[in-house]
Amino acid sequence: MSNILDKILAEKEKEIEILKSTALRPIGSEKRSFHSHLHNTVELAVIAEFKRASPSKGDINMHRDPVSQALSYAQNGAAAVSVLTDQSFFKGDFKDLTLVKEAVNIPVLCKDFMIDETQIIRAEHAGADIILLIAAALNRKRLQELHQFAQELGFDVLVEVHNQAEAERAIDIGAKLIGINNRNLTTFHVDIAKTEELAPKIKKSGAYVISESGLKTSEDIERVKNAGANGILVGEAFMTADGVSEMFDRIKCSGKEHSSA
Ligand SMILES: O=C(O)c1ccccc1NCC(=O)[C@H](O)[C@H](O)COP(=O)(O)O
Repeated sequence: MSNILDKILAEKEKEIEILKSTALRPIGSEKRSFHSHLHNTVELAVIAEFKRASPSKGDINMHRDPVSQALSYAQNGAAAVSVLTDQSFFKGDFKDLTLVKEAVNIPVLCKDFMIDETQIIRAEHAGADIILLIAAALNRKRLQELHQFAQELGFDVLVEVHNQAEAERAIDIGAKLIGINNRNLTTFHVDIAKTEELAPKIKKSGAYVISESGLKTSEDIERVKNAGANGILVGEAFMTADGVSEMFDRIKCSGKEHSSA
């Protein structure tokens, strides 16, 4: 039986067929740099996500407006906003990303499942500054090709990994921004120990580490900070909170300052 990632990727193949028929061309737009934010701070960088629904949780919050949510993220000190653009599994939309980009002045991450150059071009047209490449969805050659393609367009590229082999592949292709997903995409089990396991090797390579998924409490944040994370990616905890400031306070107050990459 195929896992959720296989199902999502099968859907993406269909989207790509349609996208290819539109023959979108790169526009070479100026991008906002998340990498330089990381370079210039010792604070834990927060990528705050707009996430209506997910395969693991079903509907998370169908009532939030993407622009108000993103403005609230930016006002509370987020370093970047992530917008889920996949419709079939996350109830996201590229229109959300464009609206968010126009509303805030921080970098915007297109959170999707990219396996083809056309998707990167579409993300550029929508206004994305950062794209995500999931190592589990790509062989080494395609990971390298898409990474290079996106970098040449001026994107920051967050390469997501979940095990040692994927982390080595990300390091090997020269990824400078590596996300450790604490969520197993097959079982949906979340374990923050993933960040503790993989961060030391990634840090040694000189890449910045972003801990992704399942982060809710001050203890969670303290653990990933202590593991060396330079940033965190948080969706559900922000989308289900009455207001986002409490979570930002938790992040600011947790533990000691992390070490830079
Ligand atoms: O969230 C899921 O259920 C999911 C399932 C399959 C593939 C990806 C999935 N999530 C994408 C993400 O990476 C998260 O949205 C992101 O890390 C934020 O996680 P959280 O703070 O736990 O909402």
